[in-house]
Amino acid sequence: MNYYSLNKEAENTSFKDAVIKGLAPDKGLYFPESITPLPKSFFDNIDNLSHTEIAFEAIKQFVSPEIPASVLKTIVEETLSFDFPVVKLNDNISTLELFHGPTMAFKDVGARFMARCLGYFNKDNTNEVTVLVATSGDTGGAVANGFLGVKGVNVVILYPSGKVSDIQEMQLTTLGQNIKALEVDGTFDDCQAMVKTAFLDETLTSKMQLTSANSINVARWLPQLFYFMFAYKQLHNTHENIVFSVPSGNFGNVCAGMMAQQLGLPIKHFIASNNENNVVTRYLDSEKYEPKPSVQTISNAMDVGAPSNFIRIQEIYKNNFSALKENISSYSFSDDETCEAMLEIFNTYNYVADPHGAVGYLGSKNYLKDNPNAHCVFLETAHPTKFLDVVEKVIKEKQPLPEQIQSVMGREKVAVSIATYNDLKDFLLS
Ligand SMILES: Cc1ncc(COP(=O)(O)O)c(C=O)c1O
Ligand SMILES: N[C@@H](CCOP(=O)(O)O)C(=O)O
Repeated sequence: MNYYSLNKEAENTSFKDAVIKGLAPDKGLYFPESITPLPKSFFDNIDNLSHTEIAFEAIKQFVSPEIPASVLKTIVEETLSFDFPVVKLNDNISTLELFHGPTMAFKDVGARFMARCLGYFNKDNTNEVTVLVATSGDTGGAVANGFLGVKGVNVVILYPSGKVSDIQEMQLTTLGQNIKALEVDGTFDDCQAMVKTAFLDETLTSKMQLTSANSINVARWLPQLFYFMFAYKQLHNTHENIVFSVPSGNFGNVCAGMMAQQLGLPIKHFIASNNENNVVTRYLDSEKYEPKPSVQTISNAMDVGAPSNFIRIQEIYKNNFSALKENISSYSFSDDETCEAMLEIFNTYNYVADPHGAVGYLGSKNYLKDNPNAHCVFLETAHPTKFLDVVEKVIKEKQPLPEQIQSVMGREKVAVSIATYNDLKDFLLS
């Protein structure tokens, strides 16, 4: 598959090149040249397919011919070595748990898939790559874990100081080896802007091959479309009108869901559920796209003021506002509402949701008011214990720590503090 830049000022390029570059030379995000829907028989037969088989069929057109089928099979098998259960809360609401991977965040799938693709492209160990990542909490840990020890790959993670949870910080600052953490005096948007600037800085790019492991990178972004298929497989025999409520920040996940829909997955509607960082909610209300500096919330991984992937969503809908509005609704919720939702989910369903999932639950409830025949699936994008302080304070109950979380507790944090783009540059050149 070839990819084009959404800024339309760079040459089209192969999957391999798009993965190695991350961002196109004109600073645009890459997008596949074509999307061929899967045959109806694929969806009719989905009950008989394993996760690996579903993922292989769904992703193969986007990565071939650079990744041969036999290699792709191994990559998806290794990537998806954990479960993706749907838990039903009531007749109209279920949750899709995306936190059973090594860092207990949905980012594990994309990070592991991309690490393996880069590992394959660098199998002869000829081209050292530096992976730059901006994180508002979860991407950093997932990338650190997914890329740990991958030969020829150095990872540099930028995170906003004081704006990620303690466990998230441990996950991204304690692994050592080829993983380095930079603690930025600023917001996630500052981190993301620094990373994008670095890609265009010839004084850096002439000396090192830089790429991104944010959802900017097609190998990080596209595998997220698997989740929607896994949920469909678990629900389609018992529920019609499946609607996904996606807690959204950088909008990679909901956009990946739209790619699954483009492949033919029968999804009725999407809900982009936001915290108070609500540029898309405001856009859908007003048709004016006005990014604002991000504000800090308890669903910190969604504290994004200028979502990278919104431009991909616009591309899917060919910039047609009415078509977009037909297919997606968006609502925004305060921290108080999020805490009330966490408590309601706990008291009513005896289920512990994390703050991001709780925002997704609220989105589902809002949508159901006008669409009582829908079945809403909100994505539980991270395990509640990653936000231990908030969760235990709200539900007033101690939570057992899963093994994945225990394994990083008490490790020594190693991070370099930076404040400006020049600090990042000096670090990369040192
Ligand atoms: C726990 C959690 N929920 C939701 C999101 C938002 O996802 P996206 O950036 O793909 O919109 C993120 C970060 O991306 C996250 O880490
Ligand atoms: N919420 C993310 C922000 C970056 O999103 P990405 O999907 O573009 O990597 C995080 O947790 O870091």
